[in-house]
Amino acid sequence: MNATVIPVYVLTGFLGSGKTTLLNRILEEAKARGIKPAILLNEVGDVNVEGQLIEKDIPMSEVLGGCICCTSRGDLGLELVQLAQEHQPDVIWIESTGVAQPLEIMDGVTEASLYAKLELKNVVTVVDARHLLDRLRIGSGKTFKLMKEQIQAANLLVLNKIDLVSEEDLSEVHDSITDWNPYAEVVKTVRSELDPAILYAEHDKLNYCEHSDKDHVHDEFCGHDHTHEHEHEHPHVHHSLHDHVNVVTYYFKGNVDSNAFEAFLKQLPDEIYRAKGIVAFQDTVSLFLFQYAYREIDFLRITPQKSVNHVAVFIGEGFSQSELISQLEQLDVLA
Ligand SMILES: Nc1nc2c(ncn2[C@@H]2O[C@H](COP(=O)(O)OP(=O)(O)OP(=O)(O)O)[C@@H](O)[C@H]2O)c(=O)[nH]1
Repeated sequence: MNATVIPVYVLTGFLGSGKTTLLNRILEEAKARGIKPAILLNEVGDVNVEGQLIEKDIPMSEVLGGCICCTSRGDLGLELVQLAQEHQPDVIWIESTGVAQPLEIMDGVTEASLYAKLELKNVVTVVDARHLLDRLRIGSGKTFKLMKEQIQAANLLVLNKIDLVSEEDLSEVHDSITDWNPYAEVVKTVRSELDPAILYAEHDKLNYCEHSDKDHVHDEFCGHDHTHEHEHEHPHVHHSLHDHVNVVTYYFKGNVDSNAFEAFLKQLPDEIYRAKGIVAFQDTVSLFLFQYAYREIDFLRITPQKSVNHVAVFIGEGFSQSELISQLEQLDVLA
């Protein structure tokens, strides 16, 4: 049995804040240093869009179809123990869904450390500066509360997307996050670019309280409710509700027109704040990874090493799922 304790790092932050962008940098840097990482990815939808593009030689485990923090906490522990025992990595990174409550994930890690030699090191929360600024201006709501919780749970804060805010606004956001969490170090980034040493450095204590699933005592850092409902209605579309969040996963049957697809993304209602997927266009042979995060759209040409699903995931609150699906069906043309 491997006697070395495997350090575990948690990557959290609201939907679209830049976690995967950071994870890709972490993996590149680990490769350059000859370190063997393993990763555990969690998605609210029943498909892991970016997970399909991770290099084959990196041990990876997925917890899908829910948030590891509530539906599958047991799965998280099990997956962690398996990753540790089967691959004996030098380090494990967990990327949680953007709607995860990090304290529950931290619980899952500590639970797993009873069965494998694991140690939770840092909780890194990536913050979308512009999105948080907008939420600060509104000053309430469940998304705002969740963002605050994720910030409070971290001992390292990556204040990302600073290219999208003015200096004055950045300092407002910075003041708020340091006010909510005075213990965490803050790094300001564009596209999550930072010195990786900071990720592995020892930071201040984790704002962590041990609690049982149902009747834990809430304290300053632990003020979240656990009302989760789940729906399963449509045969090929998965809906789940994490607190206030709706997810629609749509599997394309054919190809779409690229211009029409871009126009479709541009007119998405404000209630949809995150979408991503892999799509085949009628007018090109390449596949594209598309990203829609807080009104910004990105397309990236991809050449996957293995066969991937052509799929789109939409995450938001209070939008019409049937309308969205019917728009997608109209775009989705059989070859
Ligand atoms: N302008 C700008 N865009 C960024 C920055 N960082 C990331 N992005 C873009 O934001 C989008 C979302 O980034 P991801 O890294 O996928 O975000 P995420 O937190 O993993 O998203 P979820 O997995 O849905 O929670 C992508 O299109 C990125 O290219 C940044 O600093 N500035």
